[in-house]
Amino acid sequence: MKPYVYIAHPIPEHVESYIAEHCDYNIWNDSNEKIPKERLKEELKNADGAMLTGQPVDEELLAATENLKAVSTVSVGYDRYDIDALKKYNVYGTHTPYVLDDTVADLIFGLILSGGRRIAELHEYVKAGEWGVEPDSAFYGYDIHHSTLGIIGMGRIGEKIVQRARFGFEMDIVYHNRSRKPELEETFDAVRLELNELLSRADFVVVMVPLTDETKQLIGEEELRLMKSSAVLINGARGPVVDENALVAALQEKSIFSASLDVFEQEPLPKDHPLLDLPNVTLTPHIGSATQKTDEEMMMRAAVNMVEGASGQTPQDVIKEQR
Ligand SMILES: NC(=O)c1ccc[n+]([C@@H]2O[C@H](COP(=O)([O-])OP(=O)(O)OC[C@H]3O[C@@H](n4cnc5c(N)ncnc54)[C@H](O)[C@@H]3O)[C@@H](O)[C@H]2O)c1
Ligand SMILES: O=C(O)[C@H](O)CO
Repeated sequence: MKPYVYIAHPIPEHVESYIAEHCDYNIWNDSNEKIPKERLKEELKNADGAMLTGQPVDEELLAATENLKAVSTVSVGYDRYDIDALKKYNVYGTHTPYVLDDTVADLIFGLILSGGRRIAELHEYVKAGEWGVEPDSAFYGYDIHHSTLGIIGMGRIGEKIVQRARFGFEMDIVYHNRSRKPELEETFDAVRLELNELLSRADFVVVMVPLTDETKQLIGEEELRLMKSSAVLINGARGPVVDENALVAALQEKSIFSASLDVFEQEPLPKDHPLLDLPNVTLTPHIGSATQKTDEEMMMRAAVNMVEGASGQTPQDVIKEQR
């Protein structure tokens, strides 16, 4: 008998065909509405595996399952998993590392460029028909090349950003990470610093840590105050890693030059959010991995993880806390 799995969001046809070869399955096919939690609990009651993304996997959900062996998210970040609950119910949590690294690093570079050279701000200016006879200095930004890039969270994606920064833009690299990375230091002439020192030295500060109890609000009022008034903050990680109120205040006071954000405390960003009134921001709707090619690779990788787990194997991308 094939294992039974439930997929809580639409998936591409070829991914569905792969799942159909190995499992009996059902899918929530409505791309405009998330599956309600009560319905999800019912659907997972007899499932051996599940693919669900952007929804909490917590004690309440897991307690409602009888056979579940693996949950699979189509994302590398897995902050929606209650890891203690996964362990308690003997359910593997999986994610999709590696396949999105270059795509996310590309976007982060776009955010760096936009933040330094005011691309989003001046795009709005031109589109509003305001381009007149102002002096060149009205459009000055800051150079990216030969400046200092600080990465907070030097993991898989951080390394791809550094590659672009060092070899493309000849930037100096400083980083803050749990562990030292001697090979990376050698390859990219990178220097590991304490967080506060990185914040005061870097021209561009990229936040790329996972969201955990430890990293929640890692960048708050005090940390922002350490940054140069010419510095740009780029958050490509998760919204709650940065204290958004403190960031808005810093941008209003111009104690930092600008911020480029792909992630927010609340997504979608509320229509009355104060960030929307600021000129010195570049805002994107959580699109780090959003190319069709990468999205499909992530979907496939997540499907393989789910099928492996539902079939009683150890999935290839079990989260590190369960390895
Ligand atoms: N914007 C997007 O669309 C998008 C896309 C992909 C990933 N992300 C986010 O980026 C995160 C990083 O992805 P990754 O694949 O590079 O992960 P990774 O695990 O390879 O790297 C994270 C790094 O952060 C370090 N770290 C963790 N906690 C730390 C702390 N308290 N202080 C200092 N360093 C710490 C780890 O040691 C690791 O080196 C994901 O967890 C996800 O939340 C966002
Ligand atoms: O973590 C990830 O993979 C991205 O943020 C998409 O959710």
